[in-house]
Amino acid sequence: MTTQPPLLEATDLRKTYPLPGGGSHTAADAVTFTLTPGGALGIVGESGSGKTTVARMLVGLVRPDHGTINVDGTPRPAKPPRGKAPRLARARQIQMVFQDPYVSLDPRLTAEQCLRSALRLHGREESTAPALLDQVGLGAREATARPRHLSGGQRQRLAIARALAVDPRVLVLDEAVAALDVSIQAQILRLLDEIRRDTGVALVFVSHDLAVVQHVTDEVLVMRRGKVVERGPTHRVLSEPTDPYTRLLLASVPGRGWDPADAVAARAALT
Ligand SMILES: Nc1ncnc2c1ncn2[C@@H]1O[C@H](COP(=O)(O)OP(=O)(O)OP(=O)(O)O)[C@@H](O)[C@H]1O
Repeated sequence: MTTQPPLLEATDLRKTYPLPGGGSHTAADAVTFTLTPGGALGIVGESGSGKTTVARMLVGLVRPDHGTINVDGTPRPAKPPRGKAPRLARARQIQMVFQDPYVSLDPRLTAEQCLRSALRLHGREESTAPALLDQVGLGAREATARPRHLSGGQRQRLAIARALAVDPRVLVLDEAVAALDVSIQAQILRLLDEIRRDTGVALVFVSHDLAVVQHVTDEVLVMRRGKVVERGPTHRVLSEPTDPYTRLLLASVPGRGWDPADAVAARAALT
């Protein structure tokens, strides 16, 4: 059996932020993982566990204090390279979709103009914009709408289409469905699954929501206080967690027979 070489390899990532009153806070420490081409990795943990910091290090919005990120075996430079062509080439490796696409979409551009501009910037055929809109389930009406006239789910579809316009190897989604109604979440999760199947793009899916991660990822990392406390195939980690913190996260998911007191007790038992 041959194993696929990793597409993305993050090794020993660490990020420490200075605190306003002096001192520092280590948001991520010794974070290591790999992602195969077309794979889907979940990064889960509660608020403040360091997930966003890891996602931002991957795309280059935060510079790691330590560690390396390789794409296709080549180190990704910590600083954005000089010159337009290398910068665009770096952007094409990894694209990010944020929780609130409203802030990252240009309010002046219609959905189609937004995609055309991304395609043009990356030297791709602008006439593929309608096909991209179609791929994310946006039609002719949405094509001519500006972000403020789109629903939250439609905006998130547009943000995904804009990221795909670049033809990235990896799509990093940071709480990408957290702000959406549950039924819209399901639509976006299904869309991501289809896109992954159709384009072969690999996903890093950052979420506090285990139920969401369960639907879109093959592997999962559980983070607590900046460190990875458990990792493995998603179905295994969610059905047979070995770390007490993972058990706590699972006990905290409301569902049939859920008792908030159990979640509170599980937290109290955790040091
Ligand atoms: N720019 C920053 N300066 C100082 N501290 C920061 C900064 N960004 C994040 N932190 C701190 O680092 C820790 C991890 O934050 P991070 O946003 O990575 O966690 P998270 O798991 O993504 O949480 P959330 O889901 O709430 O976004 C938190 O304690 C946070 O307060």
